[in-house]
Amino acid sequence: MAAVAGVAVEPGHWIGGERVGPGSGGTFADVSPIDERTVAEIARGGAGEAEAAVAAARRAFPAWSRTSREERARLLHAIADGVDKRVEELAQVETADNGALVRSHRRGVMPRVAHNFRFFADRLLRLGHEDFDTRGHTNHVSWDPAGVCALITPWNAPLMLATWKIAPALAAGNTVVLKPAEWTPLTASLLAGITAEAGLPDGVFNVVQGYGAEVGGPLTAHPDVKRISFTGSVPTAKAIAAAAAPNLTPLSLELGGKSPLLVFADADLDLAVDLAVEQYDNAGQVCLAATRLLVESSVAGEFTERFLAKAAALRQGDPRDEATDIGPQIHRRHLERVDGFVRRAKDAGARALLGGGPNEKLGGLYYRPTLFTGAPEGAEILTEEVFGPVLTLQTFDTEEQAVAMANGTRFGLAATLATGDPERARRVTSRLVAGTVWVNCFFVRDLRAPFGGARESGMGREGGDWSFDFYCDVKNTVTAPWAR
Ligand SMILES: NC(=O)C1=CN([C@@H]2O[C@H](COP(=O)(O)OP(=O)(O)OC[C@H]3O[C@@H](n4cnc5c(N)ncnc54)[C@H](O)[C@@H]3O)[C@@H](O)[C@H]2O)C=CC1
Ligand SMILES: O=C(O)/C=C/C=C(\O)C(=O)O
Repeated sequence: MAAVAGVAVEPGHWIGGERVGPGSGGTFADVSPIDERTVAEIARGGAGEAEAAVAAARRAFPAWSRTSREERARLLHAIADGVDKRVEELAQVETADNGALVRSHRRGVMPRVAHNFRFFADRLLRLGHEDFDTRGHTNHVSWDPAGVCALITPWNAPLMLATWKIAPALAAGNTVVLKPAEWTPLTASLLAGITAEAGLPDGVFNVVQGYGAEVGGPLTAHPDVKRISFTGSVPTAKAIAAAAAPNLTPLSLELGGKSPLLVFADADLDLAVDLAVEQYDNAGQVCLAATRLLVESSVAGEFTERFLAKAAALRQGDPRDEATDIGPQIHRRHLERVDGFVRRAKDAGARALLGGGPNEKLGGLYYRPTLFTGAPEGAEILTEEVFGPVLTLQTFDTEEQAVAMANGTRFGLAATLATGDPERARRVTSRLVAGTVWVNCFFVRDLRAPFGGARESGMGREGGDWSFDFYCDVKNTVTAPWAR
């Protein structure tokens, strides 16, 4: 047992309703981004643990899949209640583990975790189409549980992104093996305890800890896994797709982005600047972040001036401090990756109007919010996901040019538009390649809506009934008239 931020956390796996300690793989150090100190030694799983977790989930599947919708929904509500009771503990532990702001965890992220469970519990009870008739034959559509689901999640919003998958998978009557990111293993372990207290039967929810290739590899290659849902990077998605291919395991992939924020001259510039500065949230470690600021030339000067003034006022520091706006990067390896992008951008001729390096005053893993201008067309900084607090500024003169620039990467996760003209909004949004488009707003999320990415930003959609479509074997039963 480890104590993190004053909270007791089990550092092992959770398999078949039991805590399972390290096996032959030993442990790995879980390091806090706040001070780079080890907060826990975590069980380092491998093929044996993946096998054991899938077997436990497979054993639990028949009973769970036959449990009534009402009972499944009741248990998911009980889990949500357990999350609500522990918001402060979860917030503190998540902040210690991934360095995101405790104020965001308290007020936004952990309530969203509970909402993930409640939303899919309630949605389950309303799931269903009207039967339809074909020459007197009834077509009845049902969503049958698929089996064991392997869920693989990243470190930037660990519990929120994990429960966004766990909740619909369980609601649908499946059993789950979760593999959280190795940089942020702790809240998955706390969630395991919450599910047990809520009364979820043993083996319905399992957690295996460890490195991606070591435990995630065998998990995603396992023939008894019937669905894989993954959020993370494009290279890992390709490895998972290759592992899943021999079994033709259906995949849902939510991947990276290089999303644009288009600012037209007719926009409310204060709003546009607020939207732009918001892109530094979570120290830029947000897949949806609109990291490319595309601004109409006629307002670019004024926009830049106001942006720099507002961004300069952001307070960087300890994420446990309520006054902090920007915390650290997740890990030294990640900071070095971010810094590599920044150095290469400078070498390519881009000019940093803001930031441009680590925060030397704070040291550690703090990276200064950065804005580049003047990057040459096609430069890496304009096309590749940095996943840090690094934005670029480009200008355009026509709507046509703005759309071409917005769509000009291999990604298509999201796009944001600032304009005062509803007609322009309609024209432009219809041409943007993105899974989510926001007009004069950002990160407004409704769980009924589909979520995912176009191009290399993903495959498939989750959210609302799209989640049930993915996590279920959707079946149509056609019955001839009984009375002839
Ligand atoms: N579209 C979306 O909703 C989101 C996408 N992301 C993307 O995630 C990335 C950042 O997360 P990272 O943790 O660095 O991504 P990553 O791809 O390195 O790791 C994600 C997860 O995959 C696991 N993994 C690694 N190799 C594996 C393998 N061979 N088999 C099975 N599992 C394996 C890791 O252990 C981790 O749990 C960014 O590119 C970001 O854009 C992050 C959040 C949301
Ligand atoms: O709201 C969602 O379901 C997904 C959000 C993604 C992030 O929070 C992120 O990448 O940080």
